[in-house]
Amino acid sequence: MTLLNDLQKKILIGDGAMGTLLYSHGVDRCFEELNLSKPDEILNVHKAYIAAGADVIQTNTYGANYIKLSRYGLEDEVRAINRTAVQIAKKAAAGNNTYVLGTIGGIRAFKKNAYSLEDIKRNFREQLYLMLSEEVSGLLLETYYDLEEIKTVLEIARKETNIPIITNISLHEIGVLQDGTPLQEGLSQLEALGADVVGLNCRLGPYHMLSSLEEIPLPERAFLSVYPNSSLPTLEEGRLVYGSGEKYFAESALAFRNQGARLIGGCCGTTPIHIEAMAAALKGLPPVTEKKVKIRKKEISVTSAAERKYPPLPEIVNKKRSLIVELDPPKKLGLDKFIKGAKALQAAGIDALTLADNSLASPRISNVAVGSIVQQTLGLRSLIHITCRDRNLIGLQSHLMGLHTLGLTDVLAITGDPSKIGDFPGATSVYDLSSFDLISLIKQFNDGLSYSGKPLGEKTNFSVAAAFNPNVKYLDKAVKRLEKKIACGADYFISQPIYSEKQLIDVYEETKHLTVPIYIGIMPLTSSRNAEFIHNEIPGITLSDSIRERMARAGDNREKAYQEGLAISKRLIDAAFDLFNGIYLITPFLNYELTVELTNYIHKKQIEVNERKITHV
Ligand SMILES: Cc1cc2nc3c(=O)[nH]c(=O)nc-3n(C[C@H](O)[C@H](O)[C@H](O)COP(=O)(O)OP(=O)(O)OC[C@H]3O[C@@H](n4cnc5c(N)ncnc54)[C@H](O)[C@@H]3O)c2cc1C
Ligand code: MET
Ligand SMILES: [Zn+2]
Repeated sequence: MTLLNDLQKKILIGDGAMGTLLYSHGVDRCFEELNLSKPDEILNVHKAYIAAGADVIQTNTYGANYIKLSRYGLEDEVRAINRTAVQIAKKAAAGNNTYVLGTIGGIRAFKKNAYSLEDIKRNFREQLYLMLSEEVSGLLLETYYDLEEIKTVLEIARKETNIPIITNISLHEIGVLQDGTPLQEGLSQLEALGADVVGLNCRLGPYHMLSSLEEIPLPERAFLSVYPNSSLPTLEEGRLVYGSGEKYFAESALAFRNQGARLIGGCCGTTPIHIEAMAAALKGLPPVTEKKVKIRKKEISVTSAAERKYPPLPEIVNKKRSLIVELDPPKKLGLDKFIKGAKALQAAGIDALTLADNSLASPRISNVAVGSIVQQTLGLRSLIHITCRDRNLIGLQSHLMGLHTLGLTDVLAITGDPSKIGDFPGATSVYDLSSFDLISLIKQFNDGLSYSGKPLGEKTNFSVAAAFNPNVKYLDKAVKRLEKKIACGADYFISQPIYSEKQLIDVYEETKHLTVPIYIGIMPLTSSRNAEFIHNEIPGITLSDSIRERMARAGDNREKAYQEGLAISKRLIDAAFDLFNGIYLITPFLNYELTVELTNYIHKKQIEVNERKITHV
């Protein structure tokens, strides 16, 4: 008998969780290492599942790849752990008519960019060859959130072997994969690449899996599998705990059968008790060969985008001079000085006030709160910086929905300064998304879809700026990043401050081919110490000897230093004037008088200079 022949005729019962079962027994370390140090414990788990009625068990190798084992310093044990795992499972299966699947788990989860496909392929091949050399009865590719990842590894496996391959993906939510692909489409793609059994495992319990299966027809050729978690997990005294009882699982097993599932097991939180209940419920029942697909009412997606209060900045800067000014929310409570500055800049005639998101990784009053006040009470456009450092994928999406709700449609998507340099060096830097991902996410919101492709009910109308750091060793590499950001959907760029006329020209030359405009950064120096700090401690920024000397000559005379700082900025503005329409002034330390003066200077100059046609925008 072979696994596929059996599945032609009957429903097979899979096993349940390994990892969470061990965890519930108090194991709090690498589960796969136990194949070597406590083989009997693993053997007993397999035996318990077989005794409960599992026809198919899986090796304890879910995370037994180089990447995951290296988190425990076990990267040299990949071979031993996988080989031993198969041997243990086979020992348990011997004499029981039980199939042994070699499990290879997904790596990426939802962090698509965390591992390259090359890394994934290398990891997979190593585990695959070990499974094949130990002669498993089939392969179980499970807990793949990323469709690209599972398709990549499935292609490798299909070329290497004729043994049955089961591909189980983990849903993002009912009927939808993480990248927004509908379940049916995802499963069809896996079938087309040669999977023999396609289905679902982990992340969700029976309710969500059942609702998902109800909406899809039976696969054309492949069999359908389902390995639900026992429930959604909860935290109890710091430990993740899963609930739901065996009666619920028995009923769910019958419902899964009605949806056409032929290989039915359990994932996280399930135990031999759950498997026993499912096996008993399904005993003697043939698989169904036909089913009625439930048509879910499509959520109405809004086709038109939300109204914008202000025209997008790139539209303005493509046509004429445009000026935006950064004034950062204070690090202490109280907004009096800030509001005074915002009013003064508004009176001077800027196009937008930009508000940093905890710049230099130190807490400030929320830029959303402050930006909303500025925009709603003063009527001055606020441009909100958004870092990937402070919010996870949940927080970022909630943040974007909040910005949309407040009518704050101008945003700058950035990585964020590393928390190491701020007031709380030990604070976690989240980085669920890179700046590229964040740009793409915001553009996806503009299509009315969340990260997972779920309709948001409205389309947002964000205009997305991205950061440009020209103060790097190789400008061409920085420009390559800009091209990539444009490909992700960046509408324009805002640059770090530039301190030399030559650099302005270099930047112009290197970026003139870009299809989106740049606001070029200019930040007035405030003192000699400030100049020395920027020159010596900010990576990539070099001030010329003459600028440093000019600032040094001003000595401790604050007023004189301000005047020098202004004069230097004015020369830079002169140099930038013909090259870039967009100018981005950065207000140092809430000293808005400086940026107000520079704003006036720019407007005066603009009136004096006949508006020349600028070819590079
Ligand atoms: C206009 C502007 C506003 C900013 N506002 C804020 C703010 O509000 N809050 C805040 O915390 N930070 C802010 N920053 C700082 C910004 O988050 C950091 O400079 C960050 O490191 C770069 O952001 P990014 O989005 O351009 O990163 P990315 O382009 O995604 O780069 C991420 C990392 O890759 C590396 N990298 C990038 N380019 C190169 C290159 N050419 N060569 C080698 N390595 C490279 C760097 O290590 C960089 O940190 C701002 C920066 C700019 C330009
Ligand atoms: N089948 C594996 C286990 O039960 C992986 C579950 S999904 C994280 O440990
Ligand atoms: Zn699981």
